[in-house]
Amino acid sequence: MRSLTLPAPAKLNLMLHILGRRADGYHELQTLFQFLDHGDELTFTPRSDGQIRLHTELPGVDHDSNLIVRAARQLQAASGTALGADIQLLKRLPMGGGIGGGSSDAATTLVGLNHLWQTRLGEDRLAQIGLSLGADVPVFVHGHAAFAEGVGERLQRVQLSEPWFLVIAPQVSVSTAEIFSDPELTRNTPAITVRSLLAGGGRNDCQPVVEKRYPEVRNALSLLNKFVPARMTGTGACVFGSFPNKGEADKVCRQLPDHMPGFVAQGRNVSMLHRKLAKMAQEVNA
Ligand SMILES: C[C@@](CO)(OP(=O)(O)O)[C@H](O)COP(=O)(O)OP(=O)(O)OC[C@H]1O[C@@H](n2ccc(N)nc2=O)[C@H](O)[C@@H]1O
Ligand SMILES: Nc1ncnc2c1ncn2[C@@H]1O[C@H](COP(=O)(O)OP(=O)(O)O)[C@@H](O)[C@H]1O
Repeated sequence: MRSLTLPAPAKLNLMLHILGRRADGYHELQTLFQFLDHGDELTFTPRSDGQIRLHTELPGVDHDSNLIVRAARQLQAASGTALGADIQLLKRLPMGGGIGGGSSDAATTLVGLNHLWQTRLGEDRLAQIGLSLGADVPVFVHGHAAFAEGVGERLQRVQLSEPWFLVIAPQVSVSTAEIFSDPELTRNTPAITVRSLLAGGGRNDCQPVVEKRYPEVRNALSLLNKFVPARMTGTGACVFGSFPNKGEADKVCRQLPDHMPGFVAQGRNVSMLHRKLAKMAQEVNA
C-alpha cells in the first residue's frame, strides 16, 4: 500500500511566562511558539488488519507509551476506522530538550494518518485529541506560529520575523514535571498582551530553576551569551540564540565543544509539516 513520509519539526518557546497554578495542578502559561526547519521524520504505511506498529525504538520509551502509537490509537478510536499502520521514525530531535519532539511526532501522526486513512477529522478535532496527549500537540497540529495561553491550548496566530537560530542541546534530559513542581519556580508573572510582547521583551520563567539544577544548561547559556543573548526553550534543556544570517550561526556552531552539540535552523511561522501538506495539495490539483 502507498506510504506517506512527513516531517515533525521542532519548536522554540521564544518566551514562557507562568501566571499561576490551576486547581488541577497544571500551570497557566503565556508562551510564544515558533517552528524550526529541523526535526524528525515519520513514514506511515497503512495496514488492513487494524494494528499499529512502530518499527523504531526510543531509549526508555516502550512501544505502547510512545506518543506516536498513542496518537494513532486515539485517532482510530475517534474515527472508528478499521485500518492500522506501520510507522518508521527518523529521530533527529533530542528527547526532553524542550523543543517538542514527542509532541510534534504525535501531531504529525494525527495529521498524517487522518490523511492516509481518509478519516476526514477537522483540524480542531485533531488538536483536541492532541491536547489529551500533551499540551504542545495542538500548536503542531495547526502548524502556525502562535501566542499560547491556558496550558498552551488557547492559540492566537502571530507573524514573527524568521531569524536563524543556533540551538545548543546540553547532554541532559529535563523532566517537565520536575521543573513545574519546584517550590522556587516563579508562578506569579502578570499577564501581558500579545501586542506588548511583540513589541519586545519576555523571558522564560523556568530558566532560573533549570539553571540551578542543571550545570550543563547553565554552561550552555553562558557560552552562547558570549555571542548573542541566549535563552532556554520550554522547560529545557535546549538553549538558543538568534543570528542575522546562517553564516554567523554556523560559525559559532563550529566552535561548540563536543559535549555541547548544536544545530542551526531557521525560525518558521508555517511549520514544515504544513508546507509539505500544502505542496501535496498543489500537486493533486495540478
Ligand atoms: C511547558 C512546556 C512549554 O512548551 O514545556 P516543554 O515540555 O516544551 O519543555 C509544555 O507546554 C509542557 O507540555 P508537555 O511536555 O506536553 O507537558 P505534559 O507532559 O502535559 O506535563 C508534564 C507535567 O508537567 C506539569 N505541567 C505541565 C504543563 C503545564 N502547563 N503545567 C504543569 O504543571 C504537570 O505536572 C504535568 O504532569
Ligand atoms: N515519539 C517520542 N519522541 C520523544 N519522546 C517521546 C516520544 N514518545 C514518548 N516520549 C517521552 O516524552 C518525553 C518528552 O519528550 P520530548 O517531546 O522530546 O521533550 P520535550 O517535551 O521536553 O520537548 C521523553 O523523554 C519520552 O520519555
